[in-house]
Amino acid sequence: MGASTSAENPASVIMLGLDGAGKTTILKRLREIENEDTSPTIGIDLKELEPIDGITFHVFDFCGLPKMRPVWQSRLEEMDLEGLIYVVDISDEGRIPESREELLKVLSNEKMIQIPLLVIANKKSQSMYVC
Ligand SMILES: Nc1nc2c(ncn2[C@@H]2O[C@H](COP(=O)(O)OP(=O)(O)OP(=O)(O)O)[C@@H](O)[C@H]2O)c(=O)[nH]1
Ligand SMILES: [Mg+2]
Repeated sequence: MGASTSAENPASVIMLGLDGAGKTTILKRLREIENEDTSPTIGIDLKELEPIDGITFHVFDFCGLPKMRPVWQSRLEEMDLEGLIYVVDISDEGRIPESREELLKVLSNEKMIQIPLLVIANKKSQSMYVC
């Protein structure tokens, strides 16, 4: 975390993943919003999280549709980022190669070398816990 981040000086985190992966739903849970329907994100949505250890987080929730993915790259270039959260819908096995490819494109950006990455395997079904 950058030394300059604080309640007044927020840390910016970007949330990426394919359309429908569950980015906005996770963000709602982090903001303790329950039982509210989620619509596909149009463009980019900025949400502020309650401070954690004195640090306020600004989370940029992107639309995951193919037509918006070039925008991920251009915005990455402009932003002063503290972290990347990448969400994968692991219930949709057919789209995992597409998701992997998009993540690799993001990580191939030189800027991302220094940026902490959290990958969330989302939509894990109940039955998958039984082994
Ligand atoms: N079963 C299940 N459904 C989920 C889960 N997380 C999200 N969903 C559903 O998946 C759908 C898409 O979720 P969103 O949070 O809108 O997905 P998104 O990644 O923000 O999608 P875009 O904004 O289009 O890029 C919604 O109908 C959610 O209710 C999960 O953990 N389990
Ligand atoms: Mg969304």
